[in-house]
Amino acid sequence: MDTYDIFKKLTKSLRFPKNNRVSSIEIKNIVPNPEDNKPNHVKKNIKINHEDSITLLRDIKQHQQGKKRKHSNEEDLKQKKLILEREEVKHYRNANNISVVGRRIPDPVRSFEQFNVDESIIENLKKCGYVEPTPIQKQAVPILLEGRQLLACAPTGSGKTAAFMIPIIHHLKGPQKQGFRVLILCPTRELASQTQRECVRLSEGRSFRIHIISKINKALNQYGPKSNKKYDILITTPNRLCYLLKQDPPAIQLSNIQWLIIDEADKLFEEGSRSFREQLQQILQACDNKEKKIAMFSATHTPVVAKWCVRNMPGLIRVTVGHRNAATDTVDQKLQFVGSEHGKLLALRDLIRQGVQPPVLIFVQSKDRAQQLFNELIYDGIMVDVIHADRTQTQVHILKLFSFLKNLKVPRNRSRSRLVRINVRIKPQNKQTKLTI
Ligand SMILES: Nc1ncnc2c1ncn2[C@@H]1O[C@H](COP(=O)(O)OP(=O)(O)OP(=O)(O)O)[C@@H](O)[C@H]1O
Repeated sequence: MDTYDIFKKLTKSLRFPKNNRVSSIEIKNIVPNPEDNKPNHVKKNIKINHEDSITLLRDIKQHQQGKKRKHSNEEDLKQKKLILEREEVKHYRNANNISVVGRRIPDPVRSFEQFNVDESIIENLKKCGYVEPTPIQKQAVPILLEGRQLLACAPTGSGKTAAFMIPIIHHLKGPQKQGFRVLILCPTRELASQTQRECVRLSEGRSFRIHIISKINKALNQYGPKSNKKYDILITTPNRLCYLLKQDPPAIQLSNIQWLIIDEADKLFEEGSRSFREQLQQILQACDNKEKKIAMFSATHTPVVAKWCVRNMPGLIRVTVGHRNAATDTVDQKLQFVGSEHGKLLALRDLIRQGVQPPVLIFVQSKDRAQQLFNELIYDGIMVDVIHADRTQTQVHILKLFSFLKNLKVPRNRSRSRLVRINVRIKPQNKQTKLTI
């Protein structure tokens, strides 16, 4: 059988159009193509370009596929890395009992160094004896450092003051002659003084002018229009500030406020006669800098505060540490049912008889109740003192002086135990407090 016969047999029943014959060269160059193994419905869409050699085409195709695969591998890797990082952050937040709500939330940090703030701030933190940030500081500080608005809820004693002080000190950098740039609102004078002390400690070496409105008459002249704006930070209660704002012309200028911090926000938003909501509105109007940022801190979560924040703070981030409205787990708690009103006093006497370790702090509902309990305990011969609004500031300052002397480790004498108790009343969060009732 010659070549012609073989060709004939192979092409039996096939027709070749006269003007479009496949050249022998093309047939020679055909190499097995993986596409040939595909089912017919896939093959249908494949167009062979007769002008190029098929071998060449496959080479090019393979090369392009390699490039694409390499690119998509890189993308995959990037994506996987991102997912892994997100998972790590989630895990870290869970481990620290931090929950967050909001968009593009900065990651929490692991150490003070990761705050990326000036070295002097870190040194001051270490001087205070702080070794690592508390959970609220880990999450709130990066948020405020990015200039985001924040509603933070963390248990009492969890370090909220430093959580807003660190970013503020970082943002302000140093003193300037612009008037107040930061306003910190606290519900009580005691809290304002406490915040001022923390602010002074953490900003050591920066010479900020940190003011607290103590005497209204002095304040009327001090911050008025004639003042030379040599102020940086104002820490106050809303009532005093509103009094100054109501003067004609206003006795204080707040138009340069860049940061408004509302500490113990839940207290300021309380319903009824103790509510500061109206004053807050007045203060907000006075802080008319469009660029100002607001940050709210509180120990309990209240819907009224959350609603206000959502309405008034664009781009808000919410951070909660621990379970909502739960106490810090660093405090042992015991709930005792005492039956009647009279049962409270009996239970307290019982507790004292069993032997309590001073200092002890007792909170009551009103100043009358405080005075009544004071009288009862004095009658029992217990060394006790009382602080309430009817006591003059002089009395309170004497108590503070005692507290200061005690911290100086004055020679021990008979009155020492009294000093210890006084100290506790002045600063409830003090670590020396052994029992709070
Ligand atoms: N990182 C830290 N490490 C150790 N102690 C800290 C740290 N940050 C703050 N503290 C200390 O913890 C105590 C409580 O802090 P702070 O008063 O700021 O708590 P708080 O959450 O504001 O409480 P409150 O809700 O009662 O105002 C203070 O004595 C403070 O000095």
